[in-house]
Amino acid sequence: MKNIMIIGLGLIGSSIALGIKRDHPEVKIYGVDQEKTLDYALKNDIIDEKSALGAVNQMDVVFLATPLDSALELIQSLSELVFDHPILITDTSSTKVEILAQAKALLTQPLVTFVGGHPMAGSHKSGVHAADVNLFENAYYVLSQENETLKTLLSGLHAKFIIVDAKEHDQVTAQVSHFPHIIASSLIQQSNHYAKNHPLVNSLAAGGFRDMTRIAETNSSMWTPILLSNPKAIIQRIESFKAQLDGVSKMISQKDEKGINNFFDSGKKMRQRMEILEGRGAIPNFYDLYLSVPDEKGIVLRVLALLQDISITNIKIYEENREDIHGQLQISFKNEADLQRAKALISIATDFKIGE
Ligand SMILES: NC(=O)C1=CN([C@@H]2O[C@H](COP(=O)(O)OP(=O)(O)OC[C@H]3O[C@@H](n4cnc5c(N)ncnc54)[C@H](O)[C@@H]3O)[C@@H](O)[C@H]2O)C=CC1
Ligand SMILES: O=C(O)C(=O)Cc1ccc(O)cc1
Repeated sequence: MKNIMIIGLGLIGSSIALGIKRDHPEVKIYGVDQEKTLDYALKNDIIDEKSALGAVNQMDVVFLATPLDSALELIQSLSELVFDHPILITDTSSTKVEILAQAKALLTQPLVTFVGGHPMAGSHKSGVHAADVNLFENAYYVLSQENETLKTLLSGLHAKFIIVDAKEHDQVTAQVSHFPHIIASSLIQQSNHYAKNHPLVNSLAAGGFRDMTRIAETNSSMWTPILLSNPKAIIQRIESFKAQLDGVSKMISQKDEKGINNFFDSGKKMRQRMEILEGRGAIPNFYDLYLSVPDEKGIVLRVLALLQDISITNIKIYEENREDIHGQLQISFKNEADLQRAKALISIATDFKIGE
């Protein structure tokens, strides 16, 4: 397992590269992407060498970390090469049925093993500049079959490997990943159209709106192939959601106060139950601390100094100071225990209001 090629050094490919290097500095990582991406990756020690598809026969493991449509084409190209030693090929695509079918149909040489992969963490950011060695920490990493070589190679990602059947994977991710991206983009577009006659929309949109629409900032080159690759399951989720919205609409028009109360109470209970689940899956930032801090110089550093012994996974600073936003600082932790320790430290040392 000496030579690893990563094709596609965007958010996922470059974060995987950093994760591999963390535990396996001995392996050599070759990158394939556009020249300027490779320059950046080389300069920032994300890869060890620039490479090209033609060098694939010298590799032990190859990652396809491009958008799904390119990954499908790459499998076609790889199938045309003749391999003279065992090679493991894996991908990171957000759907699994189509790519596994493509690999099964085309990667038929006995020396080639294909294992489907999908790290269930990411962000709306893209590209090599967003590389993050901690991106996959504690997240599930779906594999289509057991493969110790891959798990060992990826140990530095600190992810949790899970074997999932491709069809089941695509149905579940339609619900919790693909469909939410459609909702986020729809919500932004609906509001944008509305703002034409109601310009206040842009000023009054608050924290809830921001939370709901963060993932609308994502990339069409990534999401278009995902939706086209998983049509049945996604359309089913859309239809079921329409029925849910119709139900709410009906309760409102019938002034069904009890029904509306139940609707929100059940949603709240379900969300809270999800938060205490051990595995956090693709839902990031569950262990969040929301802090209202005064608008003073050095305030962020002061908070960070208080939390210096606790591992922080993400920090967001909101500049707006409105009552309906949780607070100006959002700090994310890896687990509930760290979050509670942080809350205790902050309340002892400051009078900053801790949000719910
Ligand atoms: N962004 C996310 O949160 C997650 C994405 N994924 C999946 O991982 C894959 C990669 O996603 P990201 O890293 O976010 O995308 P990205 O847009 O950040 O990076 C994709 C990279 O692939 C390169 N590329 C495209 N076609 C190529 C080709 N034929 N040869 C070489 N390089 C090529 C692009 O230049 C770009 O640098 C996608 O299939 C996506 O569905 C999986 C989990 C999370
Ligand atoms: O930004 C987010 O919260 C995500 O939902 C990240 C994500 C995007 C695509 C995937 O296939 C898996 C995870």
